[in-house]
Amino acid sequence: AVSNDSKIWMNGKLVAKEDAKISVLTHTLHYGVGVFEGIRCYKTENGSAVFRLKEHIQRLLDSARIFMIDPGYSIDDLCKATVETVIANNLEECYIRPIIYLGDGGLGIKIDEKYPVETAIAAWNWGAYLGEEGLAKGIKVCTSSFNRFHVNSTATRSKTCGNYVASVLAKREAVISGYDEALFLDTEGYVAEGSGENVFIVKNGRLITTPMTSILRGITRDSIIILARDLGYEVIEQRFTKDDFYLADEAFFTGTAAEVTPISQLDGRKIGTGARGEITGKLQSAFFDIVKGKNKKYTDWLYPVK
Ligand SMILES: Cc1[nH+]cc(COP(=O)(O)O)c(CN[C@@H](CCC(=O)O)C(=O)O)c1O
Repeated sequence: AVSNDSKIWMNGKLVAKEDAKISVLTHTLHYGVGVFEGIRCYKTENGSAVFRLKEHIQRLLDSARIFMIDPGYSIDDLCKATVETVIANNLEECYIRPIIYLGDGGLGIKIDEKYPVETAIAAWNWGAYLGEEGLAKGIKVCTSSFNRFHVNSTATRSKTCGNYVASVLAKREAVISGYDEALFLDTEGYVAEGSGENVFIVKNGRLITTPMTSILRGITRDSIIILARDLGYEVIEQRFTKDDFYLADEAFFTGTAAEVTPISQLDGRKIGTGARGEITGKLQSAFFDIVKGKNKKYTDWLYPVK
């Protein structure tokens, strides 16, 4: 959680956490029209670096643009603000949460151009999202009774606050039933993604992942596709079903928070041997080498904190 002595960047100023308060009349609190990012900063041999910061800030601004919200900051402004926030909190490694939201300027479903657009950035230590054991041994997943949205049900390419109501419902349903994570199918029944992650399966040495249908265009998903192909694996973006998943040799989630988390079971079926798969293990350690600056080939993915 965010420590009490944390500094939060708000509209250009770093404020103490106890002063980072908003009105109960904040439009986004009522209607969920706000956009956010999840970004990670890692310790490397040459100091701390934020993983694919520009791509994340670009997606944040794209998410805002979909809702015709302009925060009035450029990519560079927000990259600098992110670095400032990490430094102000003396965090060598951390999870970073920028959010752009509509403030207290009026309520109602019709968004008025006059509504104040606010931007805030928080940073805190967030370890293994699905647990260290999950990273090592894999997690148990269930197919959710909720669908990932149809592309016309909401803005599926935007990381929109309100979209996460469905993720919270799915995750709660999974955890109450004794699972670690939920898997969304899309409205046609094909595998979409996790409540907060993209998903890959491995079959006969080949990686398969959901194409850009109704899922979030994950930056970790993109990184793993590039990395896997660089390592000589075939990666195809092709829709697949939950019983394809049951028959997979391996499976894993990707996400900024989840990193590369193996999936050991889906709906009670062991995936492969029920342990972290061999290719999953290779990709996971290659990913961690990259974010920690040990693989010079991917240096341009690391945005230095200085
Ligand atoms: C629905 C969804 N799909 C895919 C991803 C992976 O995207 P990327 O991080 O760019 O590889 C995330 C990130 N989920 C964020 C929020 C997690 C949370 O609990 O909050 C995250 O991983 O930071 C999603 O929320």
